[in-house]
Formats: sequence, structure tokens, C-alpha cells
Amino acid sequence: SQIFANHVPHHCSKSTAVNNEVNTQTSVSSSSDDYDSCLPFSKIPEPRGLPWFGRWLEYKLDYSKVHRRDLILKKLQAEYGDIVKETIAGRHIVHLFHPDYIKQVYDSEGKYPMVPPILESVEMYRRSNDLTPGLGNSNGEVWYKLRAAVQYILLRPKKAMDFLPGQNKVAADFMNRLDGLIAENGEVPDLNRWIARWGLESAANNCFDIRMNYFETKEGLELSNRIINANSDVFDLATKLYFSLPIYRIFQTPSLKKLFDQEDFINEEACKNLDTALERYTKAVEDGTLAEDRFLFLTHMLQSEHVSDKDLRTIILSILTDTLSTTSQILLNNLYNLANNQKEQEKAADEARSLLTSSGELTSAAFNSSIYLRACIKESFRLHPVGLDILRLSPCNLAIGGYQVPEGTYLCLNNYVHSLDPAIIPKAESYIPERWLRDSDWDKINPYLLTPFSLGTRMCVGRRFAEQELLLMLAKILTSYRLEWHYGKMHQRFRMLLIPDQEVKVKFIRRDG
Ligand code: HEM
Repeated sequence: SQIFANHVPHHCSKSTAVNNEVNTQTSVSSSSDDYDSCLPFSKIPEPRGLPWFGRWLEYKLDYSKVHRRDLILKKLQAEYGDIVKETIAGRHIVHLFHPDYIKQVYDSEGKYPMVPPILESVEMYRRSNDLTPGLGNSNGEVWYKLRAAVQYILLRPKKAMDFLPGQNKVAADFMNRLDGLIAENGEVPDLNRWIARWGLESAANNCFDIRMNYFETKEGLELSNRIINANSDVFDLATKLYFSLPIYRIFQTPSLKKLFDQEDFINEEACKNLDTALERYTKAVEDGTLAEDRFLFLTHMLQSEHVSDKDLRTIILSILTDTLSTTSQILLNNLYNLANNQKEQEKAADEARSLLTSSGELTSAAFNSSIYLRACIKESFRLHPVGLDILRLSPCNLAIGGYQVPEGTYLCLNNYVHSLDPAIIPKAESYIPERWLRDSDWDKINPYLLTPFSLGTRMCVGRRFAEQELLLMLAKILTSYRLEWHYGKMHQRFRMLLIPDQEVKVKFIRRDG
């Protein structure tokens, strides 16, 4: 398939490889001899199931098992150990639960970490519509060149900081809007959707340098609704397809068609906005009126020789939808956790006040100086992550936990289960941001245990944008409001990524009133 077409096999640089290169840099001590002496792939523990079908029927009969995949994974680890195989309709997945095993995979990645597409059906959509696959669906040299161009502007701290003034403006406007949305009981009806609208507005502003009024005008509200719904449908349908028989790979099933229709809509919207932005950009260049701080994203992308027009369209699509599926959901989780933990919330609010300027802005220096709020965000990631796993195709033959894991195996680096295990994390169920502070009393936590943005050269390219926007919004909300929670425990629902399984009915109490 096209996904693998760009695969440039590299020889594992660590001694886990079959080619037995000498390794001087890592403590991973397996070699080709180890690989040969390991138990074969077929012996990796796995739950019973029919050959090829595996657990397909189980998920089909009880879809709640898909929604609570976190519980399924926990059970798999408890029953079978830290390396477990799972088969779902022909897809053989190897789950790695132990941070040391996860480290082993990262350590053996070469220049081009290999991934399967996170949403296979979306990758199919792009392929059948002559779009480029995008960063997350590319591998090898093609991925590497595109990645270098995109990460230059998104991930380099100095460059990403240039977007902070725009992010501040969107956040300030959202805070004004929020005030009017709070009902008499202190809650914001439909908070999840309002937060999604903020995320979309901020992402569009980052890409196009224009305000879309997604949380302001009637048209903006309607349009953002349609985009949010379409993105939500894409994830629901992609999850349904992932757990179904792969007939959709042969012909367009109704679910795949619906997913394609929703992608068509999001894609058309993104392209329309890009074309308008390009017109304004070109005019500004021609008139000689392009200010240095305008159209930062487009200026860089258009100047990069490795970014084609098609690449640009896919990257923009990804920034818009990723913000909806990740940053917005993570902000909701943070509000929930802070509302549930008053003592910690007050400490965070104290820091928040010291971070913002008198006009309520977050400067780059203040962003860099935050300690406690960052720890809160990290702790919230531990309890309510954005995803359960990070996907990889094993870069070479690996000897993991005494088993042979051949090159190209579909791996789930699954640290979620251990990051909630009381044997590994003391008081695992409690929200304790302090555990992430330097020199805290807490034992050193394995650095491969909590990696919300992943690690290494393939780490989330939107990480800086997400961190800036999260910290900014949390600082602003905590400065203006005290948060309370009066409902039961919030869980998350799995749809390839995780979202709150309910309306986040945080109570907002004005601090100055
Ligand atoms: C809280 C927010 C976010 C979290 C926790 C998150 C997490 C992740 C993770 C775990 C990966 C997989 C990395 C790997 O395979 O090693 C990833 C990849 C990616 N993320 Fe994010 N993400 C977030 C927000 C964003 C945003 C806002 C954007 C867009 C601006 C974005 C764009 C991407 C892209 C394009 C990739 C693929 C990178 C590649 O394969 O080279 N993410 N993200």
C-alpha cells in the first residue's frame, strides 16, 4: 500500500537488531542471538479468539467495550502481562505496556520512525481524492522532508512564540464571550462545544491570520457547528471501521461513504479559507504592505521547497481538526480536574495571576516561567490522556520481553495502564501535580511512563501550539473564575482518541464578585 511505499528500511542502530551492529549507547542488551533464542511471535500471550477474526465478534456484540477500551487494555495487561497480542479482523496488534519495552522501541528507531496511519479510513479518503497523506500518514524520506519544513515553524520555541500574540487575542475574545454564557447556576450549557469553537477559532487564526468569528456571529456559530459535527462523525466512523471486518477496503460501505462525505465538507471549508487567505497574502505582498508579524504560517510554508500546494492543504486540515480532537478536549479535562481539587486549583490560580500582564496577556517569558500550571497539565494528562497509545511499525526485528517481534509489526506503545498503576505511581488515582515538580518528595518517575506528545523525532509537531494555548486559557480562566464540580466521576470515551464521555458541567464562580 502507499503507506509503506516510502519505507526506507534502516538497520536498527541498536543491538536489538538482527544485523547485530555493535551498540555503545544504550543499555538494551539483546542481540541477534537474543532474537533467535527468544520465543517466536506466535507465542506472545493473547486472549482466545477465532483465527484471523480474533476479538472482532466480541467488540461487535458489545460496542461498549470499544468505548471503554481503557478498561479492556487494563484487563489485557492484568491477565497476560506487559507484552500482549490482540487480533481484530486480521489486524495483529502487539501491545507494549512496560515503559522499558517502550523505551526499547524508541531507542531502536532510526532517522525515520515508522507509523501506521492513526485513522486508516482518513488516509484512504486522502488517497482516493488525490490529496497528500499528511505528516501522520507518511513514512520514510517523504515524511522526513515534510516534517523538517513543518516543525521549523510549529515546533521551534522561538518561531511558535511568534503566534502567541494572535493566540492571546482569540483567548481574550473568548473570555469576554464566556462571561455571557454562564447560566444562573454557574454552569455553561454546552461548554464542550464552546471550547471546541475556541479551539477552531485559534487554529484558523494560526493558519490563515484571520478571524472566523466561530464563537461570535450567527453564521460563525452555525459553520463551526457543522465542522465540529463533521470532525466528530469522522472519529466515530473511523473507530467503527477499525473494529469491523475490513470490507470497506474492497468497496465503499455506507460508513465509509459517510466518512468520506464528512471529510469532503471539512476539506472544502479548509480549502476555501486557505484560498481567501492566499488572496489576501498575495495582495499584501504585491502592495508591499505585508507586515513582518502577519501571515507567519503561510509565509513560511510558501517559502519551503519541500511543501507542495497539496501538502499545505493537508497540513492545514490537520491543524484545524487536530486542535478540535486534542487541545480542546484536553482543556476540558484540565478544567474538570482543577474543579475537583480546590487546594491545587488555588495554587494554580496564584501562579496564573503572576503569569498574566495587567491587560491579561501571556508573554513568552511568562509562558517559560510557569511551573505549577505545567505540573497540573501533566497530571491531568496522566489521569485523562488524549490517546491510549502511540502507534509504531517495529523498525526491525526486536527481542522484547523474551519474544520475537519481527520488523513491521503493528505496535501500540501503551503507557496509559502503568501510569495509573498504584504499584508504579503512588496514589495513582489522586490528582497530585506536585509529583511532577523538580526536587519533589515523589520518587523519580520513569521518563517513558507519561509521554502525552510522544518522544523522539516523530513527537507531536503541534506540541508547542497546544501547550501555549492550554497554558494561556487555563491562566485566563483561573484568574477570573474559581471552578467547582458537583457531579460524579468523569470518564472518557474511546474513539481512536479519547474525549470526555459527558458534558463537562464545571461551575464558574467569578473571583471578583
Ligand atoms: C494536547 C494536544 C495534543 C496532544 C496530546 C498530541 C499528541 C500527539 C501524539 C502522541 C502524536 C504521535 C507522535 C508519534 O507518533 O510519536 C501526535 C502526532 C501529531 N500531532 Fe499532535 N497532539 C496534540 C495537539 C496537536 C495539534 C494542536 C496539532 C496541530 C497543530 C497536532 C499535530 C500533530 C501531527 C501533524 C502529528 C503527526 C506528526 C508526525 O507523524 O510527524 N497535534 N500528536
